[in-house]
Amino acid sequence: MIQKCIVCGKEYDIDDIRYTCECGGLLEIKYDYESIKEKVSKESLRKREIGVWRYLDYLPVKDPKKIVTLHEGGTPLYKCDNLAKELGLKELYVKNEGANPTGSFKDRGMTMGVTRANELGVNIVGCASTGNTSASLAAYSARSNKKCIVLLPSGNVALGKLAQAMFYGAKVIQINGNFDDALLMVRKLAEEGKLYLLNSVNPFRLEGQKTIGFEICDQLNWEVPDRVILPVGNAGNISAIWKGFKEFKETGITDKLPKMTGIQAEGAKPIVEAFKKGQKTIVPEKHPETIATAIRIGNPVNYPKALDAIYSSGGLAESVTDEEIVEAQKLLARKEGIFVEPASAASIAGLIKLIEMDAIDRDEKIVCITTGHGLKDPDAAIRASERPIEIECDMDVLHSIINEE
Ligand SMILES: Cc1ncc(COP(=O)(O)O)c(C=O)c1O
Ligand SMILES: N[C@@H](CCOP(=O)(O)O)C(=O)O
Repeated sequence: MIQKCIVCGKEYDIDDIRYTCECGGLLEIKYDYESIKEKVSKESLRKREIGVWRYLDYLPVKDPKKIVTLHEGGTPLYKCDNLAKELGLKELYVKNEGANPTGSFKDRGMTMGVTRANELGVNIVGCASTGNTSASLAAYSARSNKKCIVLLPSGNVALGKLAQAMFYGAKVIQINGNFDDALLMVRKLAEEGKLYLLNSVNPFRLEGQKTIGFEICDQLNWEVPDRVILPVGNAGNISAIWKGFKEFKETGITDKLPKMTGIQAEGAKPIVEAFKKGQKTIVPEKHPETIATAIRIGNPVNYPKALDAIYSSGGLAESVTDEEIVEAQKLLARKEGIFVEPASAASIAGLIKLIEMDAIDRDEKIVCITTGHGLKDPDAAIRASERPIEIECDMDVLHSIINEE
């Protein structure tokens, strides 16, 4: 196991605490895939309970006794026939990451990242966050007796997420700036050695998130979908999941790769713009804006990995408006009983837009990833709903109302 720069290839020991290479490139964790291949089979994987730690052989853990877990992963992969029919699709699934312990996919990253912090003997961890990262890190810090510092963009964090970070006991600092500003500040604290950084620039955290790719194949009985669609913010998740699919193929568990399709909000879409111009670098959006606060990010740190995932898989990147996000959020709830936060609904909104554009084939086996639970952002859900009917305690009035169409 080593950390390797994706730009210049320089290698670092896994105990070397650093987040980027000397050249500035992002790091990723590399394994001896031949030895994993010898150790692992479909049958041996199934002997462990489903979830992140089923895939221990693919994770950078030296001492399994140091694992910090709340039983993350093992989230449902729903076959969505109602929605598929509505959209004229052959086979559609939703991988609902809102079913994780703190309600988002971040728990997969944090179980791994905080385990790494444990192995390193680190006692103070921190992050910048649009909400979910902080909620998750706060929970795993509490579970492992660590001090947790989170920087949030003031006024732009959904209520449920803010409540979680505060309640799990993190030191919550709101800054008068956006997520990108907060990330710059917390990265400086990490450089000064004040805390161990657990945003997605940390390659160990992303190793936990790659298990979404493993689990999708596992739940499809080792089949690989034709396409995976997911929302993109800081762009760690799409990069991690792509790495997971590649590693399963490399070690002989699967035999193909899906097309990775990233969806951003119209007001925060630097990766979509780069993709549409065929470029490998982005122009950061200085003033990102969207109702989907989780992906209100203008300068995604993982963009090189994300663009590589999209280009090398033959995937796509598309943007959706806030109206399209809210409509998709309602549609998913009403057709399938799955309540997700606005950012998560971007994957469904993106799917709808790509179908309308004839950019994807209706016969494809498609998995949309919904990344966070709907209760994270109750304000957004209430704003998008009709007001409840209010009446006096009068049976006649009640009868007249329930008889209305
Ligand atoms: C609910 C939700 N969906 C999507 C994203 C975007 O994920 P990523 O930053 O890994 O692209 C985030 C946070 O970043 C999130 O909290
Ligand atoms: N949506 C994220 C933004 C931070 O992304 P990260 O993956 O780098 O931690 C959040 O929930 O804070």
